Amino acid sequence: MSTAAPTATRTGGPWSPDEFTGRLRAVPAERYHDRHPFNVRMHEGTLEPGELRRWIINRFHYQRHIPVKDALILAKFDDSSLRRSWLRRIQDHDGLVEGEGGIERWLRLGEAAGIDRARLRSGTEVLPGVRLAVDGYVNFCRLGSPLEAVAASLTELAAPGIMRTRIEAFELHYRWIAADGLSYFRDRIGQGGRDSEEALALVIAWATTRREQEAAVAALRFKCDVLWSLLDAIDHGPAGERP
Ligand SMILES: O=C(O)c1cc(C(=O)O)c2c(n1)C(=O)C(=O)c1cc(C(=O)O)[nH]c1-2
Repeated sequence: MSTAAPTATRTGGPWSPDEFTGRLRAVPAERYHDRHPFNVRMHEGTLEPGELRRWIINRFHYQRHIPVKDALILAKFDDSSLRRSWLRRIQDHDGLVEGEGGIERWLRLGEAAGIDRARLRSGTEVLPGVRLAVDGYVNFCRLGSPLEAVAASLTELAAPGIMRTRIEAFELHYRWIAADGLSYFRDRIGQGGRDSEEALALVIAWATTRREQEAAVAALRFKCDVLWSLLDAIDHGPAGERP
């Protein structure tokens, strides 16, 4: 983040807001985890029930760490209105009261798929590669600049689209999962769209030099790698078991 006037760097002057926006949007367009072979199989409807349960269990590890990384980002902001708007993300996941919020809805997704909440909460089946990918994302936001941490969340520019496809795929191919288990995905369409547009506006306002713009693009590429590694680990499965 810089309040200084744009300065030419070794790599050139800053991109225009339109060009910068285009470069940011191009990252998930090219590297988002919707292209990962495991996600492709999920949406084609060819995952075995055990594979889908493995995904739900391991993605829960990601879900429960999202409000933790958002709290780390929140702590970097020195502005009340910014903190207030970012706080909403934590509330979306944790709810305002017990029994609400995205984490609760993910627990219900687990139950709809035959995984009881104690099993999901225990975390005992979380794969090592998933732990590393999630740690990588949380630590990136802990240690990075506010600009990098907010830019990393911009994978969500692509999230509403993947949620819509996923709902259709689950309704068509995985009817053994009760329909009300899909409420997490339904709620995320609006939340992800709103969050990503808000984050995009912040990143465009804060990154005023080419160096900062490139750091934002790099943060977004890193986040795509996090999501990709997570699916690599899930696809590979537990030691000794190949899907
Ligand atoms: O299922 C998905 O494909 C998907 C992707 C992403 C994403 O792009 O990071 C998020 C989510 N879901 C999600 O549910 C969520 O709450 C979320 C928060 C964030 C973030 O980086 O702050 N990404 C995502």
